[in-house]
Amino acid sequence: MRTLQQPTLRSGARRGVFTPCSRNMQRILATAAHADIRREAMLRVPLEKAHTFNAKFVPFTDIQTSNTSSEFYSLDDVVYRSRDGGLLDVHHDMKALSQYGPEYWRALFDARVGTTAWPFGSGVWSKKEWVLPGLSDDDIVSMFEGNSNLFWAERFGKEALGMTDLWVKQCGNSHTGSFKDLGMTVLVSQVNRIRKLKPGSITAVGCASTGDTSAALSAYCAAAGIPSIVFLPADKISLAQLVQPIANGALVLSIDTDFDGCMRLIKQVTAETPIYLANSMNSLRLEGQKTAAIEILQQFDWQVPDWVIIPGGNLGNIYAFYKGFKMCKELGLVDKMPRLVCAQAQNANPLYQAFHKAQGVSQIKESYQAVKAKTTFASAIQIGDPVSIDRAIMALQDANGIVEEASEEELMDAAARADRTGMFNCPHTGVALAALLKLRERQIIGPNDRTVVVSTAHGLKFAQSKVAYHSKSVPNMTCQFANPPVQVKEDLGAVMDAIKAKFSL
Ligand SMILES: Cc1ncc(COP(=O)(O)O)c(C=O)c1O
Ligand SMILES: N[C@@H](CCOP(=O)(O)O)C(=O)O
Repeated sequence: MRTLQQPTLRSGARRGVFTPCSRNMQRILATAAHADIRREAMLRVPLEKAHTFNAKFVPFTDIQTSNTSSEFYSLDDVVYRSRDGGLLDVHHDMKALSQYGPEYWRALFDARVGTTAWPFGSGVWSKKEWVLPGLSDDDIVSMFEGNSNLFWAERFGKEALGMTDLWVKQCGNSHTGSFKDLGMTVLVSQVNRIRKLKPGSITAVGCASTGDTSAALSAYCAAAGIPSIVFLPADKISLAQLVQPIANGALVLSIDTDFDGCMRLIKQVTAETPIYLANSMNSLRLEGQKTAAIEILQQFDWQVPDWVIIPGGNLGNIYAFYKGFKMCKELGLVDKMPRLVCAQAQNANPLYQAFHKAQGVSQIKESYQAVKAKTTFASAIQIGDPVSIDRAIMALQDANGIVEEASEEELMDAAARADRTGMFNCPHTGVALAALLKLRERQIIGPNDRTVVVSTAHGLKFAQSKVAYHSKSVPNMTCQFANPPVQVKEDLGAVMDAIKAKFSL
């Protein structure tokens, strides 16, 4: 049987220096890779059956009800809502994709891992046919995002949870330090295309943000030379997050409200101006984010984990993961879905409240109500009126899902405890880890269940809260895993005393 060939030529390698491939070389390699894919496809699919892959916006209600209404939009249209005001979804021609068979897709995706060929070295664009198949490679704005490591949490699993098969998907190990890069490469690439196709149609790209979306938006726009605008809730995001869009040259509006207030404003502004909406209400973002789920399957050699735990705020990501897993199942790459857990901070928990009230996911929609989110260390998920609530409900209902919550102390303790086993978690990952601790305690998750916790941001973005925890300066919190630095004079005796005290020498 023929195997897919991976291009091996890397520019600079022959000269003995390390340089990334030039754009030109990357294009040559990409063309070679494309040619391979086309040749392979021809071998496998009778010509008369061959389809062109394509994708379009359809009303999300069509996805929910498996109906096909006549309403659809080109991805080149500037549109965020369906005629009845509902959400949209990017719909792929699944029939065309299914012509190629699961082995073809598995081999193709696997062959692209680690390549420098433009744009397939990106974990997102390595799945281009499933993301934005109609986009020209020249329009792609990518930092070779994705392909994040899956950390085997061996010590934390064993010591804290009695688990053998616990993994943390490190989506925060990324260009701007969060999973948002996965979605933003797709959205900004599509904007890049639209601006070329229809000059003057998009002046700038804007978002409301709790810090990570704005960082990703401003970086990708800066790389493409596209102006960006970010609406931030004043004094509610970390310093590291605030400085990112400032450094990348975005127009930064620090607004005296919370995230939900910023979201209301950006919706109005993008409805009335040629400013394009970059929040996950825009379903283009979710096409990129869903590739993290496909990557998890790939990293397990296409074995499906039992559980995937995802921190939830605006609730786009839980649906994105669901969609990634679902596409793999529908196209036969795997034979089942993992169970999904959405983990919320107790101080911003509208979905958890509905789940608790409805005692499960089946009646969750009827019990749902937006809330006023309170301050939480998990500041990026301090959201009370999530835009993607309908998407999240569908994902949880179809994936036999669960919603769990974590108090401030629980999330900070869980993050700190896991840090002691080699991680460096953001508070949102702490929410997911705390949810796991509770689900293990109640024996809902078993000791040998293969479980993936999705780490959504890099801990370094949240150094301030870690410093507060480790210096035990958080009011009403014991900070049981704090490890404060020991102040010592420049004196050998004092240094020896500190070491002896620690190691009982
Ligand atoms: C670090 C981090 N974790 C989790 C989330 C939650 O993702 P979503 O809003 O898609 O639910 C966000 C953003 O909302 C985030 O920035
Ligand atoms: N945590 C997000 C909140 C906005 O979510 P989005 O996915 O809708 O952009 C952020 O970092 O801003």
